[in-house]
Amino acid sequence: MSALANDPRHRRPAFPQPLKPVSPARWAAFRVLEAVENSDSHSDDLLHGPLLAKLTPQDTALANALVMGTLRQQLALEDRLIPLLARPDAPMLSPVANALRLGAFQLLHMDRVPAHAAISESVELVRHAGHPGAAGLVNALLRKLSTEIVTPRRPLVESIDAMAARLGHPAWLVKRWVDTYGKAATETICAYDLVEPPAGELFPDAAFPMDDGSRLVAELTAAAKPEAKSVWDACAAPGGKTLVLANRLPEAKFLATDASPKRRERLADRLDRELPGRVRTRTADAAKLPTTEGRFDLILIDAPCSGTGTLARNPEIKLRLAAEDIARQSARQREILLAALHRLEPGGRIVYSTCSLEPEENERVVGSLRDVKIVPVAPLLMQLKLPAGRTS
Ligand SMILES: C[S@@+](CC[C@H](N)C(=O)[O-])C[C@H]1O[C@@H](n2cnc3c(N)ncnc32)[C@H](O)[C@@H]1O
Repeated sequence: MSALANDPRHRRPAFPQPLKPVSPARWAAFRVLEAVENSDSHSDDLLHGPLLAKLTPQDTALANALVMGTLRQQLALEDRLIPLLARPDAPMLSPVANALRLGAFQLLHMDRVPAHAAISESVELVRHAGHPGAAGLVNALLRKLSTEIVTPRRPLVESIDAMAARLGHPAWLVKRWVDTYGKAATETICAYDLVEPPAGELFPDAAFPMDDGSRLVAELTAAAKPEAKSVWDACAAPGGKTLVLANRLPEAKFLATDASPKRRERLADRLDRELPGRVRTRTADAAKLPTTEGRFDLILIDAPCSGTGTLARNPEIKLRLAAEDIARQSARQREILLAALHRLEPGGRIVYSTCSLEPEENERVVGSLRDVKIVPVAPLLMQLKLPAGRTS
Protein backbone atom coordinates (compact mmCIF):
# COMPACT_ATOMS: atom_id res chain seq x y z
CA MET A 1 0.00 0.00 0.00
CA SER A 2 1.17 3.54 -0.53
CA ALA A 3 0.53 6.63 1.55
CA LEU A 4 1.74 9.96 2.69
CA ALA A 5 5.45 9.75 3.47
CA ASN A 6 5.67 13.44 4.32
CA ASP A 7 2.21 13.94 5.64
CA PRO A 8 2.33 16.26 8.67
CA ARG A 9 0.31 13.61 10.51
CA HIS A 10 3.39 11.32 10.25
CA ARG A 11 5.58 13.69 12.27
CA ARG A 12 6.77 12.59 15.68
CA PRO A 13 4.60 14.24 18.38
CA ALA A 14 6.45 16.95 20.32
CA PHE A 15 5.61 15.28 23.64
CA PRO A 16 5.61 11.48 23.20
CA GLN A 17 2.73 9.86 25.04
CA PRO A 18 3.31 6.80 27.23
CA LEU A 19 2.46 3.52 25.50
CA LYS A 20 -0.88 1.96 26.37
CA PRO A 21 -1.08 -1.84 26.41
CA VAL A 22 -2.31 -3.61 23.24
CA SER A 23 -4.23 -6.85 23.33
CA PRO A 24 -1.91 -9.88 23.06
CA ALA A 25 -4.00 -11.37 20.22
CA ARG A 26 -3.77 -8.20 18.10
CA TRP A 27 -0.05 -7.79 18.77
CA ALA A 28 0.58 -11.42 17.73
CA ALA A 29 -1.63 -11.01 14.64
CA PHE A 30 0.21 -7.81 13.71
CA ARG A 31 3.60 -9.51 14.02
CA VAL A 32 2.44 -12.44 11.87
CA LEU A 33 1.20 -10.02 9.19
CA GLU A 34 4.54 -8.23 9.32
CA ALA A 35 6.42 -11.53 8.90
CA VAL A 36 4.18 -12.57 5.97
CA GLU A 37 4.79 -9.23 4.25
CA ASN A 38 8.52 -9.03 4.87
CA SER A 39 9.65 -12.65 4.42
CA ASP A 40 8.59 -15.69 2.43
CA SER A 41 7.09 -17.35 5.53
CA HIS A 42 3.61 -18.84 5.28
CA SER A 43 0.83 -17.59 7.55
CA ASP A 44 -0.06 -21.16 8.47
CA ASP A 45 3.47 -21.92 9.74
CA LEU A 46 3.65 -18.60 11.60
CA LEU A 47 0.28 -19.15 13.27
CA HIS A 48 1.61 -22.45 14.63
CA GLY A 49 4.95 -20.93 15.67
CA PRO A 50 6.46 -19.00 18.59
CA LEU A 51 4.59 -15.72 17.91
CA LEU A 52 1.37 -17.28 19.21
CA ALA A 53 2.91 -19.80 21.62
CA LYS A 54 2.06 -17.93 24.83
CA LEU A 55 -1.50 -16.92 23.94
CA THR A 56 -4.58 -18.31 25.70
CA PRO A 57 -6.81 -20.53 23.51
CA GLN A 58 -9.26 -17.63 23.16
CA ASP A 59 -6.54 -15.19 22.07
CA THR A 60 -5.10 -17.82 19.70
CA ALA A 61 -8.49 -18.13 18.02
CA LEU A 62 -8.77 -14.32 17.74
CA ALA A 63 -5.23 -13.95 16.36
CA ASN A 64 -5.97 -16.65 13.76
CA ALA A 65 -9.22 -14.98 12.72
CA LEU A 66 -7.52 -11.58 12.46
CA VAL A 67 -4.57 -12.82 10.40
CA MET A 68 -6.50 -15.04 8.00
CA GLY A 69 -9.33 -12.54 7.58
CA THR A 70 -6.97 -9.61 6.98
CA LEU A 71 -4.90 -11.54 4.43
CA ARG A 72 -7.98 -12.84 2.61
CA GLN A 73 -9.48 -9.35 2.43
CA GLN A 74 -6.19 -7.44 2.03
CA LEU A 75 -6.72 -6.24 -1.54
CA ALA A 76 -10.36 -5.33 -0.90
CA LEU A 77 -9.39 -3.46 2.31
CA GLU A 78 -6.74 -1.50 0.43
CA ASP A 79 -9.32 -0.63 -2.19
CA ARG A 80 -11.30 1.12 0.57
CA LEU A 81 -8.31 2.65 2.40
CA ILE A 82 -6.23 4.03 -0.47
CA PRO A 83 -8.83 6.53 -1.74
CA LEU A 84 -8.91 8.01 1.78
CA LEU A 85 -5.21 8.95 1.60
CA ALA A 86 -4.21 12.47 0.62
CA ARG A 87 -1.31 11.11 -1.49
CA PRO A 88 -2.24 7.57 -2.46
CA ASP A 89 0.96 6.98 -4.46
CA ALA A 90 3.45 7.80 -1.72
CA PRO A 91 5.13 4.76 -0.10
CA MET A 92 3.93 3.56 3.28
CA LEU A 93 5.96 1.71 5.93
CA SER A 94 4.79 -1.87 6.30
CA PRO A 95 3.98 -1.62 10.07
CA VAL A 96 1.70 1.33 9.33
CA ALA A 97 0.04 -0.48 6.42
CA ASN A 98 -0.49 -3.61 8.52
CA ALA A 99 -1.97 -1.70 11.46
CA LEU A 100 -4.36 -0.02 8.99
CA ARG A 101 -5.31 -3.32 7.33
CA LEU A 102 -5.93 -4.97 10.71
CA GLY A 103 -8.03 -2.03 11.90
CA ALA A 104 -9.98 -1.88 8.63
CA PHE A 105 -10.65 -5.64 8.73
CA GLN A 106 -12.12 -5.36 12.23
CA LEU A 107 -14.20 -2.31 11.30
CA LEU A 108 -15.63 -3.82 8.13
CA HIS A 109 -15.81 -7.54 8.91
CA MET A 110 -15.89 -8.17 12.68
CA ASP A 111 -19.27 -7.11 14.04
CA ARG A 112 -18.37 -8.10 17.58
CA VAL A 113 -15.41 -5.65 17.77
CA PRO A 114 -16.59 -2.12 18.68
CA ALA A 115 -15.25 0.54 16.26
CA HIS A 116 -13.48 2.47 19.02
CA ALA A 117 -11.54 -0.70 20.02
CA ALA A 118 -10.55 -1.48 16.42
CA ILE A 119 -9.28 2.08 15.96
CA SER A 120 -7.52 2.63 19.28
CA GLU A 121 -5.82 -0.79 19.21
CA SER A 122 -4.48 -0.12 15.69
CA VAL A 123 -3.16 3.26 16.83
CA GLU A 124 -1.39 1.55 19.73
CA LEU A 125 0.04 -1.10 17.37
CA VAL A 126 1.97 1.46 15.32
CA ARG A 127 3.16 3.17 18.47
CA HIS A 128 4.36 -0.15 19.95
CA ALA A 129 6.02 -0.96 16.62
CA GLY A 130 8.14 2.18 16.99
CA HIS A 131 6.22 4.55 14.70
CA PRO A 132 4.45 6.98 17.03
CA GLY A 133 4.52 9.60 14.28
CA ALA A 134 2.04 7.50 12.24
CA ALA A 135 -0.49 7.22 15.10
CA GLY A 136 -2.40 10.31 13.93
CA LEU A 137 -2.63 9.04 10.37
CA VAL A 138 -3.91 5.61 11.47
CA ASN A 139 -6.44 7.21 13.80
CA ALA A 140 -7.69 9.66 11.16
CA LEU A 141 -7.96 7.12 8.34
CA LEU A 142 -9.74 4.47 10.39
CA ARG A 143 -12.16 7.06 11.78
CA LYS A 144 -12.95 8.17 8.25
CA LEU A 145 -13.43 4.56 7.18
CA SER A 146 -15.72 3.82 10.11
CA THR A 147 -18.12 6.64 9.17
CA GLU A 148 -17.87 6.28 5.40
CA ILE A 149 -21.12 5.36 3.73
CA VAL A 150 -20.57 3.33 0.59
CA THR A 151 -23.41 2.77 -1.79
CA PRO A 152 -22.43 -0.23 -3.90
CA ARG A 153 -22.85 0.67 -7.56
CA ARG A 154 -22.23 -1.91 -10.27
CA PRO A 155 -22.05 -0.54 -13.79
CA LEU A 156 -23.83 -2.58 -16.45
CA VAL A 157 -20.45 -3.45 -17.96
CA GLU A 158 -17.85 -3.81 -15.25
CA SER A 159 -14.15 -3.65 -16.17
CA ILE A 160 -11.81 -6.44 -15.05
CA ASP A 161 -10.00 -3.95 -12.80
CA ALA A 162 -13.25 -2.92 -11.12
CA MET A 163 -14.36 -6.53 -10.78
CA ALA A 164 -10.99 -7.53 -9.28
CA ALA A 165 -11.11 -4.65 -6.78
CA ARG A 166 -14.66 -5.58 -5.77
CA LEU A 167 -13.69 -9.25 -5.37
CA GLY A 168 -10.37 -8.58 -3.59
CA HIS A 169 -8.19 -10.50 -6.06
CA PRO A 170 -5.37 -9.41 -8.38
CA ALA A 171 -6.71 -8.22 -11.75
CA TRP A 172 -4.42 -10.54 -13.77
CA LEU A 173 -5.83 -13.58 -11.94
CA VAL A 174 -9.44 -12.45 -12.29
CA LYS A 175 -8.88 -11.89 -16.01
CA ARG A 176 -7.42 -15.39 -16.33
CA TRP A 177 -10.40 -16.96 -14.56
CA VAL A 178 -12.96 -14.91 -16.52
CA ASP A 179 -11.27 -16.04 -19.77
CA THR A 180 -11.13 -19.67 -18.62
CA TYR A 181 -14.30 -20.17 -16.58
CA GLY A 182 -16.53 -17.15 -17.30
CA LYS A 183 -17.72 -14.33 -15.04
CA ALA A 184 -20.22 -16.23 -12.92
CA ALA A 185 -17.74 -18.96 -11.96
CA THR A 186 -15.08 -16.34 -11.23
CA GLU A 187 -17.46 -14.59 -8.82
CA THR A 188 -18.05 -17.93 -7.06
CA ILE A 189 -14.33 -18.75 -6.84
CA CYS A 190 -13.45 -15.32 -5.44
CA ALA A 191 -16.32 -15.35 -2.93
CA TYR A 192 -15.10 -18.76 -1.69
CA ASP A 193 -11.55 -17.43 -1.28
CA LEU A 194 -12.63 -14.53 0.95
CA VAL A 195 -14.04 -16.53 3.86
CA GLU A 196 -13.07 -19.43 6.10
CA PRO A 197 -13.47 -22.62 4.02
CA PRO A 198 -16.14 -25.04 5.28
CA ALA A 199 -15.05 -28.06 7.31
CA GLY A 200 -14.70 -31.30 5.33
CA GLU A 201 -17.90 -33.21 4.74
CA LEU A 202 -17.01 -35.93 2.23
CA PHE A 203 -15.25 -38.16 4.74
CA PRO A 204 -17.07 -38.11 8.07
CA ASP A 205 -14.44 -40.28 9.81
CA ALA A 206 -11.71 -38.25 11.49
CA ALA A 207 -9.02 -40.82 10.70
CA PHE A 208 -6.97 -38.43 8.57
CA PRO A 209 -7.26 -34.77 9.51
CA MET A 210 -7.04 -33.02 6.13
CA ASP A 211 -9.29 -31.13 3.75
CA ASP A 212 -11.70 -33.01 1.50
CA GLY A 213 -9.74 -32.27 -1.68
CA SER A 214 -6.49 -33.73 -0.36
CA ARG A 215 -8.22 -36.78 1.07
CA LEU A 216 -10.07 -37.35 -2.18
CA VAL A 217 -6.80 -37.35 -4.16
CA ALA A 218 -5.27 -39.90 -1.77
CA GLU A 219 -8.36 -42.16 -1.83
CA LEU A 220 -8.57 -41.96 -5.63
CA THR A 221 -4.89 -42.87 -5.90
CA ALA A 222 -5.41 -45.98 -3.77
CA ALA A 223 -8.51 -46.90 -5.81
CA ALA A 224 -6.57 -46.41 -9.09
CA LYS A 225 -4.39 -49.50 -8.47
CA PRO A 226 -5.54 -51.45 -5.40
CA GLU A 227 -3.29 -54.42 -6.30
CA ALA A 228 -0.12 -52.22 -6.42
CA LYS A 229 2.91 -53.87 -4.86
CA SER A 230 5.25 -50.87 -5.16
CA VAL A 231 4.19 -47.24 -4.68
CA TRP A 232 6.13 -44.00 -5.11
CA ASP A 233 4.73 -40.79 -3.62
CA ALA A 234 6.95 -38.42 -5.58
CA CYS A 235 6.20 -35.01 -3.98
CA ALA A 236 5.20 -36.27 -0.59
CA ALA A 237 5.88 -33.72 2.18
CA PRO A 238 4.28 -33.08 4.61
CA GLY A 239 2.87 -36.56 4.04
CA GLY A 240 -0.89 -36.35 4.50
CA LYS A 241 -1.62 -38.32 1.35
CA THR A 242 1.21 -40.81 2.00
CA LEU A 243 -0.48 -41.73 5.28
CA VAL A 244 -3.84 -42.41 3.64
CA LEU A 245 -2.22 -44.40 0.83
CA ALA A 246 -0.06 -46.53 3.13
CA ASN A 247 -3.15 -47.36 5.19
CA ARG A 248 -5.21 -48.25 2.13
CA LEU A 249 -2.50 -50.42 0.50
CA PRO A 250 -1.04 -52.34 3.45
CA GLU A 251 0.72 -54.95 1.27
CA ALA A 252 2.63 -52.46 -0.90
CA LYS A 253 6.22 -51.27 -0.52
CA PHE A 254 6.39 -47.49 -0.27
CA LEU A 255 8.90 -44.83 -1.24
CA ALA A 256 8.10 -41.19 -0.39
CA THR A 257 10.34 -38.44 -1.77
CA ASP A 258 10.48 -34.67 -1.61
CA ALA A 259 12.96 -32.26 -3.16
CA SER A 260 13.25 -30.13 -0.02
CA PRO A 261 15.57 -31.66 2.62
CA LYS A 262 13.81 -29.75 5.40
CA ARG A 263 10.35 -30.85 4.32
CA ARG A 264 11.61 -34.42 3.81
CA GLU A 265 12.87 -34.43 7.38
CA ARG A 266 9.45 -33.39 8.68
CA LEU A 267 7.83 -36.01 6.43
CA ALA A 268 10.13 -38.73 7.80
CA ASP A 269 9.42 -37.67 11.42
CA ARG A 270 5.69 -37.80 10.79
CA LEU A 271 5.74 -41.18 9.07
CA ASP A 272 8.05 -42.66 11.75
CA ARG A 273 5.65 -41.44 14.40
CA GLU A 274 2.41 -42.55 12.74
CA LEU A 275 3.44 -45.61 10.70
CA PRO A 276 6.83 -46.74 12.03
CA GLY A 277 8.95 -48.70 9.53
CA ARG A 278 6.27 -48.65 6.83
CA VAL A 279 7.48 -46.00 4.34
CA ARG A 280 11.05 -45.33 3.18
CA THR A 281 11.75 -41.64 2.60
CA ARG A 282 14.48 -39.90 0.62
CA THR A 283 15.31 -36.39 -0.51
CA ALA A 284 15.09 -36.38 -4.30
CA ASP A 285 14.02 -34.27 -7.23
CA ALA A 286 11.16 -36.32 -8.69
CA ALA A 287 12.44 -35.53 -12.19
CA LYS A 288 15.78 -37.17 -11.35
CA LEU A 289 15.07 -40.14 -9.09
CA PRO A 290 18.11 -42.47 -9.22
CA THR A 291 17.41 -45.50 -11.42
CA THR A 292 18.54 -47.75 -8.56
CA GLU A 293 15.12 -47.08 -6.99
CA GLY A 294 13.58 -49.26 -9.72
CA ARG A 295 10.04 -49.02 -11.07
CA PHE A 296 6.64 -48.70 -9.47
CA ASP A 297 3.09 -49.99 -10.04
CA LEU A 298 1.56 -46.80 -8.72
CA ILE A 299 2.98 -43.28 -8.64
CA LEU A 300 1.35 -40.25 -7.04
CA ILE A 301 2.54 -36.89 -8.35
CA ASP A 302 0.95 -34.30 -6.07
CA ALA A 303 2.86 -31.66 -7.95
CA PRO A 304 4.28 -28.39 -6.69
CA CYS A 305 2.00 -25.72 -8.16
CA SER A 306 0.79 -22.13 -8.00
CA GLY A 307 -1.85 -23.09 -5.41
CA THR A 308 -4.58 -20.91 -6.95
CA GLY A 309 -7.17 -23.44 -5.78
CA THR A 310 -6.20 -22.92 -2.13
CA LEU A 311 -6.46 -19.15 -1.70
CA ALA A 312 -9.01 -19.39 1.13
CA ARG A 313 -6.52 -21.43 3.15
CA ASN A 314 -3.36 -19.73 1.84
CA PRO A 315 -4.44 -16.15 1.16
CA GLU A 316 -0.91 -14.76 0.89
CA ILE A 317 -0.48 -16.67 -2.38
CA LYS A 318 -2.65 -14.13 -4.17
CA LEU A 319 -0.46 -11.33 -2.81
CA ARG A 320 2.79 -13.00 -3.95
CA LEU A 321 1.99 -14.88 -7.14
CA ALA A 322 2.86 -13.33 -10.51
CA ALA A 323 1.39 -14.23 -13.90
CA GLU A 324 4.80 -15.54 -15.07
CA ASP A 325 4.86 -18.11 -12.25
CA ILE A 326 2.21 -20.21 -13.98
CA ALA A 327 4.42 -21.02 -17.00
CA ARG A 328 7.36 -21.84 -14.70
CA GLN A 329 5.22 -24.21 -12.63
CA SER A 330 3.82 -25.82 -15.75
CA ALA A 331 7.30 -26.56 -17.16
CA ARG A 332 8.41 -28.14 -13.87
CA GLN A 333 5.24 -30.22 -13.61
CA ARG A 334 5.70 -31.56 -17.14
CA GLU A 335 9.31 -32.45 -16.39
CA ILE A 336 8.29 -34.41 -13.26
CA LEU A 337 5.44 -36.19 -15.02
CA LEU A 338 7.61 -37.19 -18.01
CA ALA A 339 10.31 -38.56 -15.73
CA ALA A 340 7.72 -40.50 -13.71
CA LEU A 341 6.39 -42.17 -16.86
CA HIS A 342 9.81 -43.79 -17.29
CA ARG A 343 9.58 -45.18 -13.76
CA LEU A 344 6.27 -46.93 -14.25
CA GLU A 345 5.97 -50.72 -14.45
CA PRO A 346 4.01 -51.94 -17.50
CA GLY A 347 0.30 -51.64 -16.67
CA GLY A 348 1.09 -49.24 -13.84
CA ARG A 349 -0.78 -46.03 -13.10
CA ILE A 350 0.20 -42.46 -12.33
CA VAL A 351 -2.14 -40.12 -10.50
CA TYR A 352 -1.30 -36.50 -11.28
CA SER A 353 -2.85 -33.81 -9.08
CA THR A 354 -2.35 -30.15 -8.25
CA CYS A 355 -4.15 -27.59 -6.12
CA SER A 356 -4.12 -25.08 -8.96
CA LEU A 357 -7.12 -23.91 -10.99
CA GLU A 358 -4.99 -23.11 -14.03
CA PRO A 359 -5.39 -25.35 -17.12
CA GLU A 360 -1.65 -24.89 -17.89
CA GLU A 361 -0.86 -26.75 -14.67
CA ASN A 362 -3.50 -29.43 -15.09
CA GLU A 363 -5.12 -30.73 -18.28
CA ARG A 364 -2.50 -29.06 -20.49
CA VAL A 365 0.36 -30.80 -18.66
CA VAL A 366 -1.33 -34.18 -18.99
CA GLY A 367 -2.54 -33.42 -22.53
CA SER A 368 1.00 -32.64 -23.68
CA LEU A 369 2.10 -36.26 -23.16
CA ARG A 370 2.15 -38.79 -25.97
CA ASP A 371 1.36 -42.50 -25.82
CA VAL A 372 -0.41 -42.42 -22.47
CA LYS A 373 -3.89 -43.66 -21.77
CA ILE A 374 -5.94 -41.20 -19.72
CA VAL A 375 -8.21 -43.02 -17.30
CA PRO A 376 -11.56 -41.39 -16.43
CA VAL A 377 -11.97 -40.57 -12.77
CA ALA A 378 -15.76 -40.96 -12.51
CA PRO A 379 -15.78 -44.80 -12.11
CA LEU A 380 -13.13 -44.52 -9.38
CA LEU A 381 -15.23 -41.91 -7.60
CA MET A 382 -18.21 -44.27 -7.64
CA GLN A 383 -16.07 -46.93 -5.92
CA LEU A 384 -15.31 -44.55 -3.05
CA LYS A 385 -18.97 -44.59 -1.92
CA LEU A 386 -19.03 -40.89 -1.10
CA PRO A 387 -22.13 -39.40 0.57
CA ALA A 388 -25.09 -39.32 -1.87
CA GLY A 389 -24.96 -36.52 -4.41
CA ARG A 390 -21.22 -35.89 -3.94
CA THR A 391 -19.86 -38.27 -6.55
CA SER A 392 -19.61 -35.88 -9.48
C1 LIG B 1 1.61 -29.99 -2.97
S1 LIG B 1 2.99 -30.29 -1.98
C2 LIG B 1 2.77 -31.99 -1.60
C3 LIG B 1 1.77 -32.26 -0.51
C4 LIG B 1 1.81 -33.70 -0.06
N1 LIG B 1 1.59 -34.62 -1.15
C5 LIG B 1 0.79 -34.00 1.03
O1 LIG B 1 -0.30 -34.49 0.75
O2 LIG B 1 1.07 -33.72 2.19
C6 LIG B 1 4.28 -30.36 -3.15
C7 LIG B 1 5.61 -30.83 -2.60
O3 LIG B 1 6.48 -31.01 -3.70
C8 LIG B 1 7.80 -30.72 -3.27
N2 LIG B 1 8.58 -30.51 -4.51
C9 LIG B 1 8.81 -29.39 -5.22
N3 LIG B 1 9.54 -29.64 -6.31
C10 LIG B 1 9.79 -30.97 -6.31
C11 LIG B 1 10.51 -31.85 -7.14
N4 LIG B 1 11.12 -31.40 -8.25
N5 LIG B 1 10.60 -33.14 -6.80
C12 LIG B 1 9.99 -33.61 -5.67
N6 LIG B 1 9.30 -32.83 -4.83
C13 LIG B 1 9.19 -31.54 -5.14
C14 LIG B 1 7.64 -29.52 -2.38
O4 LIG B 1 8.73 -29.42 -1.48
C15 LIG B 1 6.31 -29.86 -1.67
O5 LIG B 1 6.58 -30.50 -0.44
